[in-house]
Amino acid sequence: FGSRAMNPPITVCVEGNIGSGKTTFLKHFKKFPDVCVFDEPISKWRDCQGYNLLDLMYKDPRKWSLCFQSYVQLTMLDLHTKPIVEPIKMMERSIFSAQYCFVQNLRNEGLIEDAQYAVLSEWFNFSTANLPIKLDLIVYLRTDPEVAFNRIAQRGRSEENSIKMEYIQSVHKLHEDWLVNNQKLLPCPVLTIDANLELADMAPNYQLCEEKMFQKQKATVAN
Ligand SMILES: Cc1cc2cn([C@H]3C[C@H](O)[C@@H](CO)O3)c(=O)nc2[nH]1
Repeated sequence: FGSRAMNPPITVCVEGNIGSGKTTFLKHFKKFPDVCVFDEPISKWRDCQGYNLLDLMYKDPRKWSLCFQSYVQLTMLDLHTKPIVEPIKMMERSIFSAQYCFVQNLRNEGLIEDAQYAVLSEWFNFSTANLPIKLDLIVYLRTDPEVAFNRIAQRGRSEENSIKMEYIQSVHKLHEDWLVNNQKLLPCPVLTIDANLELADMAPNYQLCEEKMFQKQKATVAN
């Protein structure tokens, strides 16, 4: 079995703004047999017992943000706690970016009430204190808001066609406050990658992440 199933996996979360290239970045790592990649469960957010919560949220954020973010929290906890046999778990985003970037932004914009923010925060505090959630590395795909915004337009996800540049700038700033300015708890080291680069120029960044990830994994096996 070697390193498989003998140690708890190391967990690597890929973080970044909407349109920063997370899904594309993660696709590169699906070829490694020792890596289990969990994309963002957006299909669940688009079909929760038949309801497209993502669309409802973008259409009427004041009414649907609490509902949407509490389901995001549940689906992220499911992935954080899901056992795997591979020694490395890679996730797209985390319960941390849910709380520190998206829920925080909704509160800042007055799209959720303080009491609703309090309830989401209580779930976050309980979950991070009582559930087996440990991150070993955050890979931050850092982009300029303009780059991210243009990619969202190119991708053309129907629910996202109402997104304004101001929203992308606010979410960017919250990622920077958390991952660069360390204004919120950092659960693990952060590897910041310049994700403004075009896909063709990303190879060295893939290399960097591979080295860091497999190095960390070897370190845990050695202990
Ligand atoms: C953890 C987390 C991911 C996430 C994504 N989203 C939105 C941003 C994108 O439009 C879409 C897919 O990431 O969902 C959100 O509003 N709140 C979130 N919280």
